Amino acid sequence: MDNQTLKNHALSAQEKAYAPYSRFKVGAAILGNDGNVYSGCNVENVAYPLGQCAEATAIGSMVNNACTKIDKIVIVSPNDMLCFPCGGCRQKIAEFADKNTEIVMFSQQGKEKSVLLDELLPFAFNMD
Ligand SMILES: O=c1ccn([C@H]2C[C@H](O)[C@@H](CO)O2)c(=O)[nH]1
Ligand SMILES: [Zn+2]
Repeated sequence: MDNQTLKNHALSAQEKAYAPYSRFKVGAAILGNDGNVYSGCNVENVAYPLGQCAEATAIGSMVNNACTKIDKIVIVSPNDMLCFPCGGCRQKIAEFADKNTEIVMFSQQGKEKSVLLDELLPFAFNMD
């Protein structure tokens, strides 16, 4: 599946973002290894640390549909900057991906950058 198609799924999710505190709406879309797309938005909370990133929402949707492998993940920012996954999300992505899994960021103005998980999270923690 091409990046543009995944971006469109991420944009649809972004519209649903619940971000009244930061006003920073993010959308994510995962291509699962079952061929399906799982999207998610950030979900904030008045108790700020309880907010959930868009990537985490998309991962939850994927796992809730019995898919546990990310083939690719796309993240759309709300502005002209690329939105790189936070540290916690890098570890959450690593749980369901491998070193060569592609992570693609888009800005609203169409800026695009693709990196590998190993570039975002080298020396990732794991127990094997
Ligand atoms: O990759 C990211 C970075 C930030 N956020 C959210 C968390 C918070 O709701 C808002 C501002 O940090 O953006 C995401 O969803 N994904
Ligand atoms: Zn995050």
